[in-house]
Amino acid sequence: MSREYILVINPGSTSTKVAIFKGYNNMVQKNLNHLSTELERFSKIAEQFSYRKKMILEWMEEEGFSIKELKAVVGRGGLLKPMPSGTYIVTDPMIHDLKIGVQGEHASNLGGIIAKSIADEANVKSFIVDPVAVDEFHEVARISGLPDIKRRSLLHALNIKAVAYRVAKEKNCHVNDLNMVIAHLGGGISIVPIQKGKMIDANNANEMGPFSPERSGSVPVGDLVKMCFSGNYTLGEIKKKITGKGGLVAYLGTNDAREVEKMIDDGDEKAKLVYEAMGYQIAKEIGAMATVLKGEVDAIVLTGGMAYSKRLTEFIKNRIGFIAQVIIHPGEDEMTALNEGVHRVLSGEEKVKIYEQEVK
Ligand SMILES: Nc1ncnc2c1ncn2[C@@H]1O[C@H](COP(=O)(O)OP(=O)(O)OP(=O)(O)O)[C@@H](O)[C@H]1O
Ligand SMILES: CCCC(=O)O
Repeated sequence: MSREYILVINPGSTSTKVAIFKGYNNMVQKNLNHLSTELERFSKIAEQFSYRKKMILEWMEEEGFSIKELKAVVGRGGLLKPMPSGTYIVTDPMIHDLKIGVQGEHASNLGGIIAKSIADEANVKSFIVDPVAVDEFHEVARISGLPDIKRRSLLHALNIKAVAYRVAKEKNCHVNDLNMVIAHLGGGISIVPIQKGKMIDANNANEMGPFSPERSGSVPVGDLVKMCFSGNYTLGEIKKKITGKGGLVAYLGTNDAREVEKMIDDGDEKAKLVYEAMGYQIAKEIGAMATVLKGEVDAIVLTGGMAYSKRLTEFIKNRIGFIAQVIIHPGEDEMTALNEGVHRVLSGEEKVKIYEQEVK
């Protein structure tokens, strides 16, 4: 049996996306959905390992693929220690940090754990590519204003890096030859200045920057502190207000930008104001990140699900078009990005990284 397939595993909070690639061709892909009642049984993300792995193996069998045909397995990497961008081979120290959630709990922590387990059975290598913990910050970007609180690099690194590579290809140059601001406009929003291939700052989609479909972004800090000490909320409830139930959800009761646009079309003035406020905050953050690059910006790229919206992208373009060319790369294709990351190291285009050698 020849080994020609790459299994790609991308665990999210409510589903595990799986795909099998042959070369650059996506042969088959599926969202394995997890009912909240199923996931409630587990108190920690790492405990979902056997449950999700079993579903993946059953799916492979249904699709007629054997693990003996795998050439490699790649998973989305999680909240590891701050690390340089790249494709990493999954090692035991990495598995340890994914299991304990060294920077926190995130469904993507399971990506490397499941990838290694299946790869070990198949006797092949496993990888992760550009996890959310990729950290290429300039030192100056780490300073927050309070010595005991650091600005941290947590961002949609996988899609942003993949888009940066694609734009460079389209422009017929190397990613290291370009300065860009890339705005990932998804359920969360990451706005990132890229200087010669490095993501040197970011808003941290969970804590700062523009509000998004379901996250609050930066809010007036004094009022937030008062809310925390009001006695009306638990820590969990406050966290949920910031990520999950903030942004469009808090104002309009939906995290679906398409629904909001429908509300606007039906004449809802509040929906219009809130949606424009989101566009306004996105544009303002892009402007701020352009200053990080001292205005030397070759392109501004809008990506993620909301980049499909002509209304939103036009609104943003009107405010930032004076800075640089605006390119739209709607949606995200993390499965392709994971597969491409493996190909870059298998072909020798890029050197594979080893986690324990790269992190402090
Ligand atoms: N055609 C469209 N027009 C407007 N908004 C859209 C369109 N398609 C998707 N969206 C919006 O994009 C958002 C989701 O984006 P995306 O799928 O990139 O997010 P996600 O993968 O759930 O989260 P994240 O990007 O934070 O990982 C939703 O608000 C969705 O309504
Ligand atoms: C922390 C940003 C990445 C994500 O929301 O998945």
